[in-house]
Parts: sequence; structure tokens; C-alpha cells
Amino acid sequence: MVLRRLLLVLSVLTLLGLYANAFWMTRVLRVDGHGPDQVVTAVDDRGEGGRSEGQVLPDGEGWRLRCEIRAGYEWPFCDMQLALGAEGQGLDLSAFELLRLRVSSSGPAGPVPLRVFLRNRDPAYAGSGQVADLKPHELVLDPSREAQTVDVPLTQFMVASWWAQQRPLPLKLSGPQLNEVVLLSFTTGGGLPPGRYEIHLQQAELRGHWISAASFRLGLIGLWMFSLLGYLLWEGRQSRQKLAHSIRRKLALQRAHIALQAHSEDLAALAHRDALTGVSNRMGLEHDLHLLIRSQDDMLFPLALVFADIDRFKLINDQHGHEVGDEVLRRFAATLKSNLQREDLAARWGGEEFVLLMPQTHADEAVVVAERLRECLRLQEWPAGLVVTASFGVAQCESAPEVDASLRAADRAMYQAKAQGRDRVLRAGP
Ligand SMILES: Nc1nc2c(ncn2[C@@H]2O[C@H](COP(=O)(O)OP(=O)(O)OP(=O)(O)O)[C@@H](O)[C@H]2O)c(=O)[nH]1
Repeated sequence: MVLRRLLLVLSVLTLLGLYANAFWMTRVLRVDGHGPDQVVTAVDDRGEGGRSEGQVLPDGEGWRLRCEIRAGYEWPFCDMQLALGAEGQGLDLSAFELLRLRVSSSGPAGPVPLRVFLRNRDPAYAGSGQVADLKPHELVLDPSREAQTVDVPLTQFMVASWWAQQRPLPLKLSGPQLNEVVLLSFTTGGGLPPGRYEIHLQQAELRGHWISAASFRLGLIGLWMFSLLGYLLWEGRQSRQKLAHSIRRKLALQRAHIALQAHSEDLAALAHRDALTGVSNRMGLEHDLHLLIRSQDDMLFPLALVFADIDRFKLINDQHGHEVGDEVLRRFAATLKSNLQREDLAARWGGEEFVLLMPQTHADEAVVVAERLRECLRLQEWPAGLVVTASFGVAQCESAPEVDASLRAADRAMYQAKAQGRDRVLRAGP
């Protein structure tokens, strides 16, 4: 998305830039004799011993050279010279690309071709200050063959060969040189028949771009490269941030998951625990038994199962209240727990009835444990000075499938103990 927008913006900028550089970002310098320090003069062949006469007069926006060509000099001529800088200071034309001219000519037989000169100064050849020593760059313009306004590329100006022949120069100075142009001049062609001639200059201006097309294109390429590089860096940073964010998120989720798991384990543990006595409840017992049965681990067997039921508990409740009854239940459970081995399990089956699981214990051994418990219960202190006894039923389980039947057998044995007078331990028959 961002890349698409960037490409769009760059494309629009590029098109706008190219258009602006071509049509708006142009520099224009008038060289028609009206600029500051620009002087227009007429020169004729009288200085060469001829008799032609030229005169320059302002004409509206421009200048008009009136020239009377007369026989006398071998190549009679008149010349309209425009000085481009103050006191012979030249202009550097490297920032310009073309010379825009609106110029016309006339002679006795109609328009005549003109010779246009740009004269450059360089101490290497024009130290004397003489106009004749300035390097002339020349082209011939026939106004009758051109549009009213003509754009002359500066590259079309060539060093005049007659001048180069008279002043041989080292190769590096012999080519076109427009770094200090002192004069722009319009000259009648040589070898004209006598008569009245005119050159009418209406417009002369140098035109160029603020930034050359090549530099501008280079700048655009730079802009594209810079922007794309910037985008790549930005995108790399974004990806790193996204990655760091997703890692942080993943860690946070992991932490939350662990916390939830711990919480749900706590809840599960609470659900399996009897709130009053702190030992497993029936659900916890069934869960543990299920695990035992599922594991089918022979190492657990023989498994001794003991049902323990407080005698005449209803009477305790009735005579001393439920709070005392609860306290009796708590102490009863605590006694069971403290008399069991670590791998044994005590659970509240319901009401005042408890179950003991003793892995790897033979029923005979479980009977001994139950007897010890029974003794403990009778001797220990109870609230309200009570004497609390319990009846026990013991059964043995040899394998996982027998667990339910063994539980029932232990329960039955416990009821038999009750029936036989309570406060006793009875083992279920094999
Ligand atoms: N305080 C208290 N009493 C409970 C709780 N659970 C069950 N009981 C009571 O325990 C009593 C059990 O009475 P019974 O089932 O008649 O048995 P019992 O009185 O112990 O008589 P035998 O078992 O025949 O010796 C009932 O009165 C229940 O209300 C408990 O959590 N707290």
C-alpha cells in the first residue's frame, strides 16, 4: 500500500518535474541592446578603406541598421554590433542553450542572408582588446527561409575559418568557446552589389534552463533511488517492529495460558477436595480410582479398601449441634490422614462416611491399620467431651476390574460391623 502510494507520488513528481523543467524552469536574457550596459553600434568598411556607410537607429522595441553599400573595399559590409557586457565584460553562455531571434533584412533585390556572430574573448588570443582579435563564432541566417522568430541552438555557431586561418591556435583553444562573449553582431553578407540594405532586429534573447536536462534527469534518478532506499529501510524497520510485537504477543499468550492452566488445575484440585475436612471428596476418590483402573498397574495390587463410618453421628449433631458435628468430622478426617502411609488415600465418601485406599496392601494389613485407627479414635480428645467411635469394613481388590465390587464388599462389611454393635472392624469375605 505504502509502496504503491510512494510510486504514484514519485511518478507524478517526475512528470511534473520534467514538464516544469522543460517549460517553466527556463532562464531568459535579453541581448537586444536594451539590457543594462548593452550598447548597439554600427560598423562599416570605412575602417578597412571602403566607402560603405552604416547607421543604427532605434526602431520600436528593436534596432534598424541602415546601410549604403558602396564599391571601394574588396568585401564591402555593414555590421550591427551589440555589446553584451559593461566595458567589454563578456557573458558566459554555458547556462544557455539557444539564441531566439526575430530579425529581417532587405536589399535592392529583396531579403539578403545575414551573418550572425558571437565574439568571445580570451587572453590567449584577444589580449589586445581589438574587436578583430575576438574569436568569431559564425552562422549564416537567411531570414526569408525562416519563421519570423527563429531559435538558433548555440551549438550551431562555428568558429569562423578565415579567422582561425589567420590566427592558428593550440588545438584545445581552436574549437567553439562561449565562456566570455563580448559581442553579438549581424553583418550583411560579403560581396553584395552596391545599394541600400537594411537589417531590422526586433528580438534577441538567450534562453536556457535553470537546470540542464541531463542534470535534472540525474536529480530525478537520485530522488527515485533515495526514496526507494528510504522505503526499504523504513519497511525493514516496520518488519522488525512487527516481529518483536508478535514475539511479545506470543510470550504474553504463553504466560496467560500457563496462568489459566495453573488456575484451572487449582480449580480442579478444589473440585476434588472436601471443603470441610480437607481430604479428597467422592469425586476426587473416583478420579483417583479411575486413574488406578486405567493404568492397570499390577504394582498397585493387592489394593485394600476400607469404609469407615462414625457411629451414631446423628446423635452428636442432635445433642451438640452441627458445629460440634463438623468439628468431629474434621478431627476424624485428620486422624485418618495422620495414621496412613504416604501412598494411602483418605476420602470422604459422604456424610460421616470415609473411604481409605491402600495400594499394595493386603486386607489383613488393612485390618491392622483399621484397628489402630479405631483405637486412636476412641482414645483421642473430642469436642464437648464426646467419646467417638467408628465402624470399619475392609475388602481386598486383586485387579482393576474388581474395584467396584471390592468397594461394595467393604461397604457391606462396614454395615455388618454396625449391625454387630459398632466400634469394630470387619473384613469382607474373599
Ligand atoms: N454436622 C454435620 N452433619 C452431617 C454432615 N453430613 C451428614 N451429616 C449428618 O450425619 C448424620 C448421619 O446419620 P445416620 O446416617 O442416621 O447415621 P448415624 O447417626 O451415624 O448412625 P449409624 O451410622 O447407624 O451409626 C445425619 O444426621 C446427617 O445430617 C456434615 O457435613 N456435618
